[in-house]
Amino acid sequence: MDSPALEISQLSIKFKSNNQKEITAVENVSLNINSNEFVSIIGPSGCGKSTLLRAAAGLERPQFGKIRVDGHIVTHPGADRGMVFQTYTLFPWLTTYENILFSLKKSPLSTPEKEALVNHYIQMIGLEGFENAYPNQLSGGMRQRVAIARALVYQPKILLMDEPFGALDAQTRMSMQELLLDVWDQQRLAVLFVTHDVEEAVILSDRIYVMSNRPGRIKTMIDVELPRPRGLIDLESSPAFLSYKRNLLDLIRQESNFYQKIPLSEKIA
Ligand SMILES: Nc1ncnc2c1ncn2[C@@H]1O[C@H](COP(=O)(O)OP(=O)(O)OP(=O)(O)O)[C@@H](O)[C@H]1O
Repeated sequence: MDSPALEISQLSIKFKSNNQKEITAVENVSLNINSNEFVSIIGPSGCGKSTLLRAAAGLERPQFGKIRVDGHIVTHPGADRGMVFQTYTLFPWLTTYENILFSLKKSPLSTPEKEALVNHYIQMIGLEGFENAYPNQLSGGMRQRVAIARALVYQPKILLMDEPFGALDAQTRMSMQELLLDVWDQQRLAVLFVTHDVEEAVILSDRIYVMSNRPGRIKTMIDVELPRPRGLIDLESSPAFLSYKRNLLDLIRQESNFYQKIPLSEKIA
């Protein structure tokens, strides 16, 4: 049988706080993502979502447990994983085209092959005409499109996304979700997506892992059995969508400090 694209087993990560107290950010987390799956992680603020994603990227070293990509143990960042963060991480002195091309710096491809790939991704993210624009000439949504193209251009096996649309307004966020669904439909690579936003998780995912309050453990896993392709406007008013949303909101509220005894779904009903 093929290995999962990403396999996280019994992962625990601890930090030392400023006053030298030990903080367990992630505790005994295990999850697998198959090569064409879209998986999200949600949970209360500070529960260790970003830490888990950074560990998958090879940016955090676990005290316990293993992370494997295609069966190989992760020890540092690598070209098999693309990363998109919430804050804009483009080089301000490079244009759209140059920012994307920069990702191929270490690639053995020829210059014409690299140029063809960059042009392909510029078209995929809908930024034709903005090839020569600098990041400060682009809107927030456009910058995140460039960040997505930059992560995809070296054709990673997994895309790791940490609240990539968290800083965008509602309208732009929705069009970015549609764009990401289109891109994912064309690429069908594994995606691990961290979000605070329950609706966003349901819209995008095949599966959602809900994390507990710190120390972050996997509280539960939910399969999202909504048909694809997903048209956002119809989807968001469908009874199945609303039922996933209520269930997830209840699960997260149980973990938050503001938990009240009456389940949220009863209040909405
Ligand atoms: N480098 C670090 N040093 C010390 N503590 C850290 C470090 N990185 C994260 N933490 C702590 O680990 C815990 C988990 O942080 P993390 O950023 O992973 O949570 P999160 O779920 O992504 O939060 P949010 O949803 O608010 O972004 C927090 O208590 C945080 O303060």
